[in-house]
Amino acid sequence: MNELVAKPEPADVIAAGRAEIDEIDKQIIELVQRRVTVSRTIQEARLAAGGRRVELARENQIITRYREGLGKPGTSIALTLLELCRGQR
Ligand SMILES: O=C(O)C(=O)C[C@]1(C(=O)O)C=C[C@@H](O)C=C1
Repeated sequence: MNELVAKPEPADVIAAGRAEIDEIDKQIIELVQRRVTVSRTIQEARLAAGGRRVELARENQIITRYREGLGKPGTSIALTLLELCRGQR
């Protein structure tokens, strides 16, 4: 029975996978842009209230979340996201 089922061509598998990755990357970029906007709103509110732009305890929670979710490279992703959201320390 299985020999009656056509095996997809590798080129088709690659093209379909790449189309899906392109869509995923588009969504990730949109989510990162949304995160930057929300983060800056929080920072501006804190600055306006006399606080500081950076809150290290909160950043550590976020770094831990990414490391637990994605393993060691998650730390780099979290640091890159935080850099995008609040500029370099
Ligand atoms: O959660 C906050 O208080 C924020 O300001 C947001 C955010 C973030 O982008 O996650 C940005 C800067 C702070 O140092 C901590 C976290």
